[in-house]
Amino acid sequence: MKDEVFGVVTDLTATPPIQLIRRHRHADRRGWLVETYNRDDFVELGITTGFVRDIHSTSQACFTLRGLHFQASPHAEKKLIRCVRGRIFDVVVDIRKGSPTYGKWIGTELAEHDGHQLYVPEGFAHGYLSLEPGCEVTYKSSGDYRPEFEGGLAWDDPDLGIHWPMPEGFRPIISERDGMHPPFAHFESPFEYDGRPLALVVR
Ligand SMILES: Cc1cn([C@H]2C[C@H](O)[C@@H](COP(=O)(O)OP(=O)(O)O[C@H]3O[C@@H](C)C(=O)[C@@H](O)[C@H]3O)O2)c(=O)[nH]c1=O
Repeated sequence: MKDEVFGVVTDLTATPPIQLIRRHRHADRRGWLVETYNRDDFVELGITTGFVRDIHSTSQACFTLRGLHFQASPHAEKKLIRCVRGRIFDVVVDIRKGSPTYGKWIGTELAEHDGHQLYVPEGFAHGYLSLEPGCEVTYKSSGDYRPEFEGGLAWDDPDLGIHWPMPEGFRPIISERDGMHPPFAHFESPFEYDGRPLALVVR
């Protein structure tokens, strides 16, 4: 492994948990076709997840923010996220207790024009910000929707210090629930560190 504990790594000998997956688009004069998910290809990347749901959501206004969310065990979810219209800034926060990068975050843009997908396993809070009006996001989830197991963190917590790409002082559009999450200082995570570094592998 490389020395840095988080960032983008290209050494794939020890697969970090978070992966940016770029699938080949087969282009011809009609347009293009891509297999957004292929079980055998994903198993080769170490992703053996059996997904059970597909979710599709739209955010009307630019700078609409959803998050930061997770479901606790035994209903923790693995997610495979893709922006199918517009562009989003997608963020994961390490909430594995005992992790050397506990509370650190990784953010990456996902866009319609490139179709990149982000694989986010358990142990991370997740959120995203729309960067254009009318963004649409679709994601696969490995677990049932169990709102009673849902938890969240304040998207704007200074202890997390997430650099959301918005104009200075701009207040994003958020849900009522997302305005009520606890601050990081009062947060008791249900997840434990599994030894894998916080890093983004680009595939
Ligand atoms: C998340 C979710 C919501 N719902 C319903 C509940 C509610 O009436 C409506 C909107 O729910 P929410 O406000 O929780 O939706 P939203 O804020 O978009 O929640 C999502 O945020 C992103 C960042 C994630 O990571 C997702 O896992 C999920 O938590 O949709 C489902 O039926 N299934 C689901 O999986």
